[in-house]
Amino acid sequence: MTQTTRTSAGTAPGAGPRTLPAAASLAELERQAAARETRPAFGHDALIVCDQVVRIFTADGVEVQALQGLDLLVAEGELLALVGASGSGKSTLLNILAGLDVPSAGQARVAGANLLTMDARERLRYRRETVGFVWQQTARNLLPYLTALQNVMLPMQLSGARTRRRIRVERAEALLELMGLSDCRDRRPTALSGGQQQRVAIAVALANDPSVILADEPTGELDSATAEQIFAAFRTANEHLGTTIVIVTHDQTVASEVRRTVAIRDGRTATEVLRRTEVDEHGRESVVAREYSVVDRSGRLQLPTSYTEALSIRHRVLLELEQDHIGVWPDAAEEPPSPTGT
Ligand SMILES: Nc1ncnc2c1ncn2[C@@H]1O[C@H](COP(=O)(O)OP(=O)(O)OP(=O)(O)O)[C@@H](O)[C@H]1O
Repeated sequence: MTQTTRTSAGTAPGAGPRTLPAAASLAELERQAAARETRPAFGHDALIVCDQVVRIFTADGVEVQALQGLDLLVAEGELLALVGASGSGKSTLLNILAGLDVPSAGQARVAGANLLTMDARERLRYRRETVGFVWQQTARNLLPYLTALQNVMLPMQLSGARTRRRIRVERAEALLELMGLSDCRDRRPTALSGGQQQRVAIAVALANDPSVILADEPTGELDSATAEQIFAAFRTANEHLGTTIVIVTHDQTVASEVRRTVAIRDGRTATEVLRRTEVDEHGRESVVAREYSVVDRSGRLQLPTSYTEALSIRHRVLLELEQDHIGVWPDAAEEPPSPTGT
């Protein structure tokens, strides 16, 4: 028989003062404290860790909470898209991960670098060596008076690693070849199409072999066929070099281009779409996409607006714990709002 416990959201079933068994209490408390101390930190094995990140802006005396306790873990080698409506906080998060901005509270780490406590020198090094960028505006990615090859070599020259010129040329050529642009090596950006310019920009971002590439609307100025080529170029970089890639985009169709798409809503991660290859009983492979709601570390869950609207859920829901799932019901006792507001 199924064990069912009905409770309103936020209230533990049978909540009230709990007493510990007297004899075991001290030993049990010590055991729990020891277990907490040895428990690995949140996201200890992730490459990108955002732990309850808050970013508050103040403009004309008004506070805007652009990020409201955002949690995000990205494993090494992932290719991930961040989507969300305008104003949801995507660019704010990307600027923090890029080392261009600092959170107001929370924790943010990328490849071991603590983004809150880095000093100016560490920040410069982080931006030169740990992360690579691809921006929407091609003019921001490439210097117009340098050829494609020279653009890709520039970050290596600036890194201060004193690599020999021949090695730099070879690496830049290899990256242009990986992007399918060998025949463009001696052309300046004005002699390249928008899509070719963005692929050179990906090669530039890869020049110093960063741990992560951050891309902000990299297909925003391109038509959909060219945008597909750019996503394919990111996939190539991800698969051949193992570089972790985070792409911020408005484009909801990106979900069909990457394995994991994280949606941000009101400054928090809200849902994720995961694409997996599944094999049926006849051995046939198919790619299946499933949407999940994110549960944060405090157990908070954002219900999709379309669901809450469909069931007129406003303030409260009833939760029902079953053996393998939780049921969520609208509170039938909740009065609909009076049209006069009285
Ligand atoms: N420098 C700033 N000063 C004040 N408010 C800011 C600043 N930067 C962002 N905001 C506010 O923070 C919120 C999140 O902005 P953000 O640019 O991160 O959203 P976004 O999801 O990237 O939007 P878009 O897709 O339109 O670029 C918005 O309400 C925005 O107005």
